[in-house]
Amino acid sequence: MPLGDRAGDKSESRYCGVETEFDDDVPQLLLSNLSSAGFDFVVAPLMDPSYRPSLMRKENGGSAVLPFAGSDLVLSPAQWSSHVVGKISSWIDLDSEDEILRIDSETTLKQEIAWASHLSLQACLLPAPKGTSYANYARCVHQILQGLNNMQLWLRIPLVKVDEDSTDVNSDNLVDSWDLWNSFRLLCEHHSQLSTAIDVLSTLPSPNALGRWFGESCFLTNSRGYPCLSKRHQKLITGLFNHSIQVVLSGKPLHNVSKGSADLPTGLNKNSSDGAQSHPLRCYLDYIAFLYQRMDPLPEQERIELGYRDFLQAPLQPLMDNLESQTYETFEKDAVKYIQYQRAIVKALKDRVADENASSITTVLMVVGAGRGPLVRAALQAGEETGRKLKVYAVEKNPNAVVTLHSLVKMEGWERIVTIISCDMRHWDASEQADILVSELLGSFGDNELSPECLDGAQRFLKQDGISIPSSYTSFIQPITASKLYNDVKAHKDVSHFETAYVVKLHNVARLSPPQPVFTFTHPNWTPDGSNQRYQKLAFEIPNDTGAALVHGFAGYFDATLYGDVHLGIEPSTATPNMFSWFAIFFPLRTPICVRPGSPLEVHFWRCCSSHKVWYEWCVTSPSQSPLHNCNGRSYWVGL
Ligand SMILES: C[S@@+](CC[C@H](N)C(=O)[O-])C[C@H]1O[C@@H](n2cnc3c(N)ncnc32)[C@H](O)[C@@H]1O
Repeated sequence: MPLGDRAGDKSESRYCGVETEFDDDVPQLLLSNLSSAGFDFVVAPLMDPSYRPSLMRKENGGSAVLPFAGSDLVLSPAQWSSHVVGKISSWIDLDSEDEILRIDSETTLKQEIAWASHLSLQACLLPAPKGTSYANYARCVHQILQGLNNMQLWLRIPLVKVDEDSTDVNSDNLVDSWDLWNSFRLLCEHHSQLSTAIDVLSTLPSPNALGRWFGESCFLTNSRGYPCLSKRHQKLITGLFNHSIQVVLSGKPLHNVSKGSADLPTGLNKNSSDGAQSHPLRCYLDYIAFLYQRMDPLPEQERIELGYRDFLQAPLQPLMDNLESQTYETFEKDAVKYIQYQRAIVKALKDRVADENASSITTVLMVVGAGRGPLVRAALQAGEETGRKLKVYAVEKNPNAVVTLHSLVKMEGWERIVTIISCDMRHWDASEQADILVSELLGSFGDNELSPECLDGAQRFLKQDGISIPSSYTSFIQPITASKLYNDVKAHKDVSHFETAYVVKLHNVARLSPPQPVFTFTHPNWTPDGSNQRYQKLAFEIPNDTGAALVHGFAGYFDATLYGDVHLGIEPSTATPNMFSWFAIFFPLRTPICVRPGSPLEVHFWRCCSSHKVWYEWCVTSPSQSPLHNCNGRSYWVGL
């Protein structure tokens, strides 16, 4: 029974599990934990914990076929796969000095995983590595992953962080949990079926250290649940709910809460039916359900965009390709974008024509890249708002959009004010010069849809003192941990996908350091031979309390100054609220780079141009060296 209804949330985090002891009566185990107690699944050992292959072999006179588990027939396949997560025996220690234990562990791990696959379980929980050495454990898991069906493996990791400057004498024995997870998955080559189950303990690492986990696909185990968690724990749990994690409660109850958990507001019990309190962890489940239900519903726009979260898309190429009708329709729904443009045009018109000249001077305004006409409408509304007279040209190179433009102009009765030019702005031979040039040729990374090249071509017909809206735009990047994106790129099994930029609604990512500006373009640009090639070297610092972090690539954004103080953009610290026309861009790295506080991440970005294409190249030179990505635009480029 899910934790509750939260408008718009269809993620896995609605389901809550419970860790149980071994019970060879599995139907009874489900009955006592699911139906009557309200959990959605159990994390249960699949084998008797006293089982040891070496002992069985002795008892069986060396027989290889061992009765290590009960029958699969006790549950239906659907029950096995929906309600049981296999808990791999916690005694296994694949890096033990004791050879018998080590070999027993390896055999058991393989047998249990094979059995869980046979049962079609969705996942198995692997015990945390025992010490600081886990190479053999990782090697076996890696081996298993090579032949695994769809089952996921969740490596249990206790959530601890060792401070870099810790003076704790015992800290030598402690391993930072994120470091442990990171090196284990590196050994397993970032396999997409290996993720982590974090054991949340009573003390928590710093917020920055915790932030690193948001870039993982993770699963949460709460080993010491309290009916009321600290504010930081609550924030962590709700933050993780937002990243589709699942909670599993485990451990012994520490509270003797009578029926109807006292700390909860009335009506928030997950299941108020009789017998609900019979489960010893019931009050903790109610508390988790309370935290879940208390979260704000997803805003309407977030709900629409759920399907796009962490989904890689090829960036648009509006210059080389002709956009489709539905793409224009999506643009046109973004009222905020056009409100910003209208505000900018209003300011420009007022600066251009003084109030006393409003009725005598006509401003020539050209919308270049007019699409189906929303900026033409914004311009005419700005004219009306300011009482300024306008003559408008709508220049568009997509003949299909021009058809719509014509019918719009006719329908609105704009024929005397608006002239439609079906032409590439770089080649139009204009009969007069513009006072104001309005365009929206911006990509998620600002210049990546070739606004600089198009506007350089168009400024021939802008008066020397004319205004360009936008007047400038800047791209930004920041390093991110993004396991899912990295794995999705890797799944293509070629270099070219690692040398391509993707448009993506970033969700399960950890942003490791604030974004920094990369390239700026200003319009009009009257400098002779003003080149649009750019090079930028940046150094990012990882905050001290984050600990080590893995960089899978860079998130890219833009901010544009339309006119004066009117701006529009997606750089997170200044992003235009409620504007949804642009997702971020993602530049992957072929090999993830581990960065530690105190050693900056040095990154280089180039914007390169030739006669027929523009492309980016990028690399990292510190703390370690990456290859140069996308040399000569061999994998990804934008056509001129
Ligand atoms: C991002 S869309 C914006 C469309 C419209 N202004 C809007 O806001 O819905 C960019 C438009 O510019 C057009 N475009 C791109 N490069 C152009 C060029 N060189 N000359 C004329 N139109 C161009 C594209 O066909 C597309 O319709």
